[in-house]
Amino acid sequence: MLRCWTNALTTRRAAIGLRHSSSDSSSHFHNVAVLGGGITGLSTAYFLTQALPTAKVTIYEASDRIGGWLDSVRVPVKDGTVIFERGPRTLRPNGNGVLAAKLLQELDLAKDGLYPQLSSPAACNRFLYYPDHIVRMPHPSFKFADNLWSMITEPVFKTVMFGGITEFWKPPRGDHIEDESIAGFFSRRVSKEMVDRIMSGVIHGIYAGDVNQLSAKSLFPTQWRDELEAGSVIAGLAKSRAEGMEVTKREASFIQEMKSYQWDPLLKATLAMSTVWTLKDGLGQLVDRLARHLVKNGNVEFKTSTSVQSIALPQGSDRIQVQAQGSSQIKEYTHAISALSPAQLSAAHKGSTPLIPHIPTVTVMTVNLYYRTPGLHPDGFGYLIPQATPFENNPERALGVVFDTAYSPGSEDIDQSSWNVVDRDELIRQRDQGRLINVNDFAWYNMPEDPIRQDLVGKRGSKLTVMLGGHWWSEWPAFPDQEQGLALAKSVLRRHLGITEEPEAWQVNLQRDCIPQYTVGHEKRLKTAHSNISREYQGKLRVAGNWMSGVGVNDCLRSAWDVVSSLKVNRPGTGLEHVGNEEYVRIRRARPEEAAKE
Ligand SMILES: C=Cc1c2[nH]c(c1C)Cc1[nH]c(c(CCC(=O)O)c1C)Cc1[nH]c(c(C)c1CCC(=O)O)Cc1[nH]c(c(C)c1C=C)C2
Repeated sequence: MLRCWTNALTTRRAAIGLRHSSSDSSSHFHNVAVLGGGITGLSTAYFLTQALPTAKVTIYEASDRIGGWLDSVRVPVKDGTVIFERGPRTLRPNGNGVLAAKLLQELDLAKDGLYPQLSSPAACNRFLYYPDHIVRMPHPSFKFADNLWSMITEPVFKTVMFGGITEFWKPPRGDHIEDESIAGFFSRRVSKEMVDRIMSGVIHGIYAGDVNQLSAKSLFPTQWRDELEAGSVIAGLAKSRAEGMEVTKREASFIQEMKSYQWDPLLKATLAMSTVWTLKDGLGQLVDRLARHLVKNGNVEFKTSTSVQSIALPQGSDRIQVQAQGSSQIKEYTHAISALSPAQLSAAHKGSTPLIPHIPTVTVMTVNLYYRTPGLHPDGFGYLIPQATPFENNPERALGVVFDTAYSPGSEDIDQSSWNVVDRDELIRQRDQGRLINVNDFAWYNMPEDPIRQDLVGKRGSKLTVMLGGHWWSEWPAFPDQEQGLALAKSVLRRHLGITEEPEAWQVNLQRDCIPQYTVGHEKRLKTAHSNISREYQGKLRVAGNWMSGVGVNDCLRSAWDVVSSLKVNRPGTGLEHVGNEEYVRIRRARPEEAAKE
């Protein structure tokens, strides 16, 4: 969808008078090259146009489509169409998610949003597959007795209660330890069984990575600090409950800045009670709208199908040079912001030593499947497969399965007979007062118009995504092809969920090197990257993306926001200047209901 659209860019660009020629930096203080047209690059350009409205921005994207792995496709099925997501499918509204919410509001997308509620099965029912069956994770909304029974009887929870309670008395690590794997840290603090059976599954669902290699210091910074400063993770947790959460000063001022933003009260109320959100045409709609918005801005130029061959800051010059692959022309910019991967950026920097130390990545295969029969999976978000699940129960090396049906409404959800409030006038009155419209498991922002859906079919079947690979496939000599990928996914679903039906529609996507791995020593590597970039580029090159402070879409938006904020005030930096250098303060966080009222 996006590819077709970007092909039309050239025509549109001509129509609205965007220039292709070399930039005249003298008339603009800021003439910025944004390297990479994924969500990080696009949001960087967007925030730049807001922070520095006269800046000229050029986006370089190697591919003929923009958006990176945020990629939604509408596929035909027998009685309509359904959305398949190749990459991320939902976003959380909390934390860095506030920036995506800002985009929702400013790009007029809120009315196209789907908002599963905190009370919905998608929020409450999360599962693990261990050792040979699906187990529902305990949740505060379930009966205490049910949670307790599951904790006592399910092998997946063996040692969790005892390990958790005794964590308080376990001695803290020696302060000479600079970093440790997640497995090492939590095995010491809680138990090895908990790591192998639970934590490794959760880590699969976020990083598709190996708990034995990923860094506790980088990925669990609060717990890492609490162990030394409060004596245990539990003591740290208790202290933050009593005295407020410890956050970096940078974070505290970001929260303050976001609080003072003029929020649409209805959107705020809706998001405060939502677990995640997505859009009616999938998350690809966000990049599509962002790109369309940028195209309309006369100061933004897109260079698609244009990969960056080299970047350089010649001695004595205050202009950074960018040369595109296959072009003899060198373009000059006041600044460049790289949204490329560390490997791509290091390749473009033609120095004798790598600009950024090697940061490993993993490749994930996502297989989307749509079945005619409804209810083929349990009601809930999906399940994760931990490393301890015996090989014979997961020879395909799947990481988990997402139940896509759960987070977007089907025809039964828009059927008014199942709503808790059916008086339309009352709903409109509530909406006009900026109140949340919550009639079942979903909130409807777009009332009084008809509720919206992703899947436009008469009666919806079952939609799932099987996630395969990640660190498991790092040692494999070759990745499976489409046919093999489909066979692997079907085999997982047959064994785990008993699905034998043939899918009505499917799609196999190999996302190469999509998730950077923050392995032990990651912080040190980022510090090296910071000193190399600042030495070689004197503040003219800055970096953003999923390899520095979180791998999610929300984290990409945040790194884009941070890099633009520092450029706006002309603070020297690289985008990595804060790494290992933070000061902390305690703040009290509002609960969701309070936040909605605030
Ligand atoms: C599509 C593959 C991805 C895997 N991890 C990520 C992606 C994009 C990044 C990611 N996933 C989650 C988070 C936590 C924060 C959040 O936004 O919720 C991050 C940073 C959680 C998550 N995991 C899965 C889903 C559907 C979500 C919600 C966000 C999203 O849509 O990605 C399922 C899942 N993701 C991956 C695997 C292996 C997996 C398995 C069921 C890898």
